[in-house]
Amino acid sequence: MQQPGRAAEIKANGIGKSFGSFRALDNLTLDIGRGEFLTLLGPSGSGKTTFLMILAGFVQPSEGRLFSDGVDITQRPAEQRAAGMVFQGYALFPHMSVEQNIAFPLKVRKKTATEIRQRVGEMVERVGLKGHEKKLPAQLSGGQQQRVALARALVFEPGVLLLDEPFSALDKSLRGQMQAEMKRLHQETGTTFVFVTHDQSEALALSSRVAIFNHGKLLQVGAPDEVYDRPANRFVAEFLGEINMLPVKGVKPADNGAIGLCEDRAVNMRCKAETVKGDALLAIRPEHMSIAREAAVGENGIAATAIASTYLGAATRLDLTTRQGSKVTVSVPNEVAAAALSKGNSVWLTWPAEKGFLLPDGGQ
Ligand SMILES: Nc1ncnc2c1ncn2[C@@H]1O[C@H](COP(=O)(O)OP(=O)(O)OP(=O)(O)O)[C@@H](O)[C@H]1O
Repeated sequence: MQQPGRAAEIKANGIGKSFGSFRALDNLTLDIGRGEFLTLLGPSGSGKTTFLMILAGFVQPSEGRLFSDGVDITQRPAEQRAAGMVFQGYALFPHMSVEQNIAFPLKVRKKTATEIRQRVGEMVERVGLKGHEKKLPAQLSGGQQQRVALARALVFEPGVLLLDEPFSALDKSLRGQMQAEMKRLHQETGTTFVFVTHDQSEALALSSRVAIFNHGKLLQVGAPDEVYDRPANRFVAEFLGEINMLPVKGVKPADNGAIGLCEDRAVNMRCKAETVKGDALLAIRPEHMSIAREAAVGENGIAATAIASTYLGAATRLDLTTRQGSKVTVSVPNEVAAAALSKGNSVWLTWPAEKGFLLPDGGQ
């Protein structure tokens, strides 16, 4: 997106995209920091690829402006943006060897033969393909082909690398390996990475920040622990992993958050100031709740009945129902689950105040 070797800083300002009467992206404003690893996360059809295509210059936005290092590039054609790209189905050249594929972007840029040889050699080593230089793509495994695609996208030192579900066709263990590889390449090159996925664990594991999309809208952007522990709304909370939702009444601001009544007991919770009012939902992840004999005065806790357990190996998933009929799931040590089910099934559920987060009731 700018001169080689320097990570780009991108600003999207009020970007919208309509296909006929269909709104694929709506009023998207997002800053992507220099050298950051930003993941665009959302369900199928939420607008992630459309935004990536707008960043690449393959799709023109219907509204809004796009800036790279402060320069308006909204109208700039794709070939002048020079973003590195690893897309689904953005295939290698089948008739070219590994080294010819990697050399291609440098040839297009009319680099000297000496420079090309040196840069291709470095890239081949960096992505672990030494010894495979003369092979054609058809002679490589799926993981090796993706390594060539990464090398080809990074060899000309683009300011930004755009990746659209590059590992979705790989099996689980190879996918894990490629994710680790991509993280290392990001650290080594210092380039800005914009990565699209609909896999929340992949997004949380890889990114410096995650941007969550639904129905063409950007719902929240933040560090992985921020979006996971303090989701802006119900959609984000549920999309990022299993979460318990309990109704709370009479919510009022309190020190460090809010206080309200959950199952007729006072509970403390974290919240955004604007969500403090009346009735709402308290969200708590299963791994943050514990089983106790009773809840101490001033401690967050509600009574519940254990109904069923599922052995997961390292832990047990316990399903419970509260007195007022909410369903709750917790992840607890195996022996705790067995004890909860054997003791007439009546237990207390407790959790630290900072792990309970208030959501506006209903969510999006
Ligand atoms: N060229 C087009 N013409 C019409 N509609 C389109 C076009 N491109 C995308 N869309 C629509 O825009 C919406 C967003 O698509 P997009 O590919 O950005 O979603 P996505 O979040 O990347 O989904 P996926 O994870 O399935 O790739 C979809 O409903 C899609 O059908």
